[in-house]
Amino acid sequence: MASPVQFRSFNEKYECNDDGNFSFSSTEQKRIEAMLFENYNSLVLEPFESTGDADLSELTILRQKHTAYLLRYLKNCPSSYATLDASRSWMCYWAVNALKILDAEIPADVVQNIIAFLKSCEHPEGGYGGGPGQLAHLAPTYASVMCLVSLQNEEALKSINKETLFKFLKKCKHESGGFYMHEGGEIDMRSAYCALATCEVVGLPLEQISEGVAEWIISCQSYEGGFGGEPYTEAHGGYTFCAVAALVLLNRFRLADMESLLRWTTRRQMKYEGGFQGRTNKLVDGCYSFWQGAIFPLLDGEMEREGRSLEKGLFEARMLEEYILVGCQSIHGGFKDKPDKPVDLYHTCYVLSGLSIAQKYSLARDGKILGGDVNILSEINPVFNVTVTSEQFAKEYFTSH
Ligand SMILES: CC(C)=CCC/C(C)=C/CC/C(C)=C/COP(=O)(O)OP(=O)(O)O
Ligand SMILES: [Zn+2]
Repeated sequence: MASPVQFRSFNEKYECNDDGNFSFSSTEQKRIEAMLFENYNSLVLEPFESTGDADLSELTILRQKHTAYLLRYLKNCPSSYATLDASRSWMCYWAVNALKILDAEIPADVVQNIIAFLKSCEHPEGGYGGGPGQLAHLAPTYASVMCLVSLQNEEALKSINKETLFKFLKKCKHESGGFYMHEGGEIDMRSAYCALATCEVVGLPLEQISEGVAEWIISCQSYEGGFGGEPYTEAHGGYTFCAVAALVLLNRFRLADMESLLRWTTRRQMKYEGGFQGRTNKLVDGCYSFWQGAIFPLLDGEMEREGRSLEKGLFEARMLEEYILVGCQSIHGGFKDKPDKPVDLYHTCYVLSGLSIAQKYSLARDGKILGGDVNILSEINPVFNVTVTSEQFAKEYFTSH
């Protein structure tokens, strides 16, 4: 089992690992490994496992800082985010989901503002755009609906026009089995996942938009075992999450080549950093803590449902906790891709989502999580990436509305 102590001896490995290969990626890889090593050294840590209750105070999740950062951005986003004008509904989802995972209170006026803002993004003919008056598109539709679900608030759920939403989802269906991102737009794995997850979370009839989609998804499983965005493209964690979650929603997971999927996914966790890369020979990035990390509970859930035996959680959960708390947390609030990157809402959401998954597996394995019980995050449902309590609240609401 990995511990910070193992990392202390990393310098040796780092030194002897110099094979004279100076490609851009390998230089970057070494630079990041060195940064992480420095971060470890700057923490005065007692061995976590040998003492049981070592002083890991520096690995505490800085909840107040993160909450303040997220609420600040929800209220007043800096001008540097202007390029994300078509992703404003995403920004709401990232911030709200992160706050819910942190179990932070969202002030009533902020909740009201989000509901009103997302209503203004809802297209009169169904679905949501990234901002008011923008084209309806499956990505912001998924983000808006998941944000409203995350809020765990009846008014938020009531604001969703299910009738026009369903019309929009049906309009995006393509004869190949996949979905257009928007009318006449691109067809890729994100749209399949966004359409199915949105449909299911609000209790609309999934079977009416499901024809041929499982087969289309399977046609995107690459020779490596992960899934690409379209048939014959490179396996990538983001698309593989979308594919696996969509197959789970369709109850067609058994169509996938499980062995190569498992081999590909487990090998995306990097041994030095402990975090995941998105694809072969690329750098570790905190957001893949969710995109790759969520594949494990999805696989485990399917294996359990089918009564097939497979060791649960075939990844190093504690190593992932370490990468996140040592490498991705900013002391000023927010999480990042890797130590020398700035924080952003996207990474804050997906790093926390991945950490919540890692904690669940660590707790199951030895009853402990890094930083101690004060660090416990809300559990998420990996199919939708909203908290379990939010998803259950929505499920109950939509059975009668
Ligand atoms: C629900 C939804 C919309 C999901 C999106 C899933 C997702 C994150 C897809 C990733 C797409 C992709 C090829 C990124 C590569 O970026 P890069 O080349 O900058 O990163 P890399 O070097 O880590 O591969
Ligand atoms: Zn990232």
